[in-house]
Amino acid sequence: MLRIGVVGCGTIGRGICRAIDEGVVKAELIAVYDRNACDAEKLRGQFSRFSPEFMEIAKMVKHIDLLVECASQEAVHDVVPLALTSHCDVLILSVGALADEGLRNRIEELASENSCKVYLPSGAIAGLDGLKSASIGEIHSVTITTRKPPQGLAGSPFVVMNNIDLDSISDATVLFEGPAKDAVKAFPANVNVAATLSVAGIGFERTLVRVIADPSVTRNIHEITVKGAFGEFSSKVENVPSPANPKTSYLAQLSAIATLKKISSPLQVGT
Ligand SMILES: NC(=O)C1=CN([C@@H]2O[C@H](COP(=O)(O)OP(=O)(O)OC[C@H]3O[C@@H](n4cnc5c(N)ncnc54)[C@H](O)[C@@H]3O)[C@@H](O)[C@H]2O)C=CC1
Ligand SMILES: O=C([O-])CC(=O)C(=O)O
Repeated sequence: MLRIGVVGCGTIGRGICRAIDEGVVKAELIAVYDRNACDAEKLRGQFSRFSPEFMEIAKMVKHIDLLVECASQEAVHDVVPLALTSHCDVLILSVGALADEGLRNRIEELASENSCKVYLPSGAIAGLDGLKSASIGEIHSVTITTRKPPQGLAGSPFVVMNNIDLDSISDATVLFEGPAKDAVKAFPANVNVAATLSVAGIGFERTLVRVIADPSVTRNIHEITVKGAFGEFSSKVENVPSPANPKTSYLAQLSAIATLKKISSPLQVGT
C-alpha cells in the first residue's frame, strides 16, 4: 500500500490526513511534519486507524513513497528536491513556488532522473482538463480573475507592502492585474491556482491574473477564460472558504484528496 507523509498540518493537511484515515484514499499515513510542532502533535492524536509519527523531512523521506506538501511556497524549496532525490513522488499544493524557473527545472530534472512523479492538483478551479487538451494545439490567451472577500486577502505581501486597508474597501476593487509570475509572489496564499494554470497552459509570463477584493461576496470566486485554436471556454467556481482558513477554498482540499485517490486507484478518469 502507498505510504504517505504530509508536510503542513493546517487546513488542507488535516483534511488529507482525515481522508487517508477514513479510507477514502487507499494508503497508509506514515508521518506528519509541521514547523509548528504543536499543530502536528494535535493532529497526530486524531486518527482511528493510523498513528503517524512526527518526523523531520530527512527521516520522513526514508519511510514513504509519496510526500504531500501542503505548507507554503518556502516549504516547496526545502522539501521537494530532497524528497525527489530520495526517490519519493510528491504532490504539491503551494504551486506558486514553481514560478521560480530554476526551482521548476530542478524539480523536473530530479523527478526524471529518479523516475518520480510530481502531482499538481487542480485546486479550487475547474477546467484544467480542457486547458490540457487545448494546449496540444495553439493557445492564444489564458486569464483568471480571482474575487475574494477583502479579509481573504489579508496578510498577503501585496496588501502589506502597499499599506492597503482592507476594512475600508466598500466596493469591488481590482487590486492586481498582471502575469502569473508576479501574482503568485504578491498573493502567495491566494492564487496558487494561477500557477497550476500556467504549468498546464502557456506559462507564468503569458497567463494573466486579476485579483479583486469584493466586500459583496462571501465566497472565493475563480473565473477562467481560455482562447485558442480549439475555440474558447470559460469556467467559474464559487468556492466556499474553509472555516479554519478563509484564504483557502474547501474545493482545494477536496482536489488534493481526489488526486491521491486517483494515484492509489487502478481506474483513471478524465484527461
Ligand atoms: N494549489 C491550490 O489550488 C491551493 C493551494 N493552497 C496552498 O496550500 C498550502 C496549504 O494551505 P492551507 O492548509 O490552507 O494553509 P494553512 O495556513 O492552514 O496551513 C499551513 C501549515 O503549514 C505549516 N507550514 C508553513 N510553512 C512550513 C514549512 N516551511 N515547513 C513546515 N510547515 C510549514 C504551517 O505551520 C501551517 O500549519 C498553502 O501554501 C496554500 O497557499 C491553498 C489553496 C489552494
Ligand atoms: O483556495 C483558493 O480559493 C485558491 C487559493 O487560495 C490558492 O490558489 O492559493
